[in-house]
Formats: sequence, structure tokens, C-alpha cells
Amino acid sequence: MTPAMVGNGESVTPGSQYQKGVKHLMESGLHTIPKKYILPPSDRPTTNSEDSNVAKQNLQLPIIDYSELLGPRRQQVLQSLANACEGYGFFQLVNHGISDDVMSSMRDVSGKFFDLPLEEREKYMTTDMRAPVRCGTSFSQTKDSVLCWRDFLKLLCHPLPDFLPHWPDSPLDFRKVVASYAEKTRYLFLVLMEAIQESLGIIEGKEEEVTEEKNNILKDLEDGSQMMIFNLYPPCPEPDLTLGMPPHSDYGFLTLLLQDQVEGLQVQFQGQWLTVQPMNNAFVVNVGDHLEIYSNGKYKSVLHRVMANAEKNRTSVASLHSLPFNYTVRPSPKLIDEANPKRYADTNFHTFLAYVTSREPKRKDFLDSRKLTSTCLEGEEDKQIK
Ligand SMILES: O=C(O)CCC(=O)C(=O)O
Ligand SMILES: [Fe+2]
Repeated sequence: MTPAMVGNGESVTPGSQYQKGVKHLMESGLHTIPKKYILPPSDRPTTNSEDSNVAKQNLQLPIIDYSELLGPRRQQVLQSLANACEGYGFFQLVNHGISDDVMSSMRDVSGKFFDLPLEEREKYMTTDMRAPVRCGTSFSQTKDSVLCWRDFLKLLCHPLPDFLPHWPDSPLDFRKVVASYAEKTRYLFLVLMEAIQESLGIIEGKEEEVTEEKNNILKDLEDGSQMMIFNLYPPCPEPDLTLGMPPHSDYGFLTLLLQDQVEGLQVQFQGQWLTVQPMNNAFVVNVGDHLEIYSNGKYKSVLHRVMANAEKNRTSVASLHSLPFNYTVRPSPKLIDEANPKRYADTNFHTFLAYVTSREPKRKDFLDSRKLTSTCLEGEEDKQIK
């Protein structure tokens, strides 16, 4: 995910009439969308493929059964996990052990937060990317030349005691519900990362001797960053002219997404935009840029976007996980040899910030900027960053 940015871009700078977000805009009673939200025809949702109907086709994502991952079928599930991460960059995670109650409480508090009066939400509006709590709108708020139909709340979550006191204390049960959900999703992430490393052949099965690499990366991920992103896509009077979120890939290793029953998420699959069918209480999990780098390109951080719709509010909550912010992400040495040279330059949060604050982020351009060409030598990596 490319978070909102610090900077002097002209899009939603403080004082702009759009700064208060699309929910606020809609409450003023619009019947058409302001010019600032209208995409050029080539970027509009229904004209992105030759056949406009294609955009409405559904995509059946691979399903990973978490409970089976922990049982005697682990090896088969690891193979399915590898296929999903290579072929789709996405899967649905079912039987994950987080109760329906917890999932629905999370959807509830998220809806209630966006229902708070603007004066309450406004307290958290900032463009400081390092703020522990950030309310905002669009995608890269200060850089987007065309705005998108989305409001958000972003919370840093780990270590919890550092951040919890900064979180909104309204609605009443917000902190309690989100803290419990954050810890549970974090645990799932760590179990998934262990399985993913096993599926990549980086670590051996559970019974085997613990390797050096297992110690390092899993330990680092345990101390890692977690950001919770609450998304609100209010009904849009002209959904064919804009998007809830533009095509992008996610920052981090994995994103665990909780969506409601309203369709909207689309994934790029074999050159087409396909809609992910909501599955009750499942997580949509996707590979982020850092896992693509760590796997040296084997697992794919895939473009996705969100459609706006005319009738319904849509909400989603994305939990993004990675290494601690000051750590470097690099391809695993276990996946590099003469036949598989290193394909990505080392990267960290600073590199990312420097990149995204200098331009309007588009599609997967940050990840692309980290790719090494076959002739690029280690020592030349820095040239690519600047
Ligand atoms: O709302 C969604 O379904 C997707 C959200 C998303 O892609 C993100 O927050 O990075
Ligand atoms: Fe995303």
C-alpha cells in the first residue's frame, strides 16, 4: 500500500475543499461528481479492457484452509499456497480461527467510526506519514492529480502499547475491538509467513532443526510493523467516471483484508480486471511488494483496485505487515544462485518514502524501481534509487 504523503502537492493540500473527504462531500447533496474526481477515459473502470463486460467478471481466488495448514495435509496446503502466491498473488483464507463475532465487531466499529461527525474525525486528519493515526481521503492525498472516491483511517499497531493511547477513543469500544483484532491478525500473519517460507524452501518443516534463517527472519517479523487501514467508499453518483482506489500494489509482506458483502475489489489476472467475490468472514490475503522482493520475484505483488458503486456504502479493513520500518528488505540469500541472480535492490522505508514523496505514485512503479536488470551490479544499486 502506498500511504498518503507529506509534501506540497496540489491535490488535497490543507485548506482544499476536498480535504474533508468524500463522505463529507456527499453529505452536501451531490448528484454529479466534481471534475477533480473524473478519470481520463483510458483510466476509467469500464473502458480498461476491450470488452467492457470483462470488468464485471468474477474471479474465484484460490482458497487456503488455515486449519488444514496446521494438520496432516500441511504439505498439500503448502503447495496450494505456493501456487496461489505465484499464479494470483492473492488467496482467500478460511477456517482461520478468528471468530465471526470478532470479525463482525470489527466491521461494526469501522462503520461507526466513519459515522462520527466530521469534527470528531477531523482531529486525526494529517498528511504526516509517520503519524500513528491518520485520517484522510483519496489514495496519495497530496499527490493525486485525480482524486479517488475513498476516505480512510490508518493506525499503527505494533508495538501496541506505543500506539494504543493515540488511537481514537470513540466509538466507545473502538480501542478494545481493534486491539484484539490487531493481535489476532498479527498472529495469523506470523503463522502464514512461516508457511510461506517453508513453501519457498527457505526453511524446513516444523520437526526439523531450526535453521539460522528461520531464527532471523521470523524474529524480525515478530518485531515488525503493522498498519491497519480502514477504508470507506461512500455511494458515488457517477461510479463509471472514477475509482474507489486506483491500481496499486501493497507495501509490506502480506495484507490481510476484511471486506463487507459489497463487491468492489478487483484484481488484475491475466491482463484483465476481475472482481473478487466477497466470502463471508474469510480474509482476502495478498502478497505485498516486500514478499515479492524477499522471494526474489517468485511470489507476485499483484495490481488491484477498487470500483466505486452508486447504491451502497462499502467498507474494508486492511492489515499490512512487514519488517520494522528501519530494517532492510532484500531477496533471501537462499533463493539466489548462479541460475537465479538477485533481481531486486535492497530497500527500506526510507527508500520508499523518498520515492513516493517525489512523485505521484502509479501502479507498481515503486516495486519496478527496485528491479535490477541482469547487467546491473550490486555496487550500482544506489543509482537506481535516486
Ligand atoms: O477495499 C479493498 O477491498 C481493498 C483495499 C486495498 O487495496 C488497500 O487498502 O490497500
Ligand atoms: Fe491494496
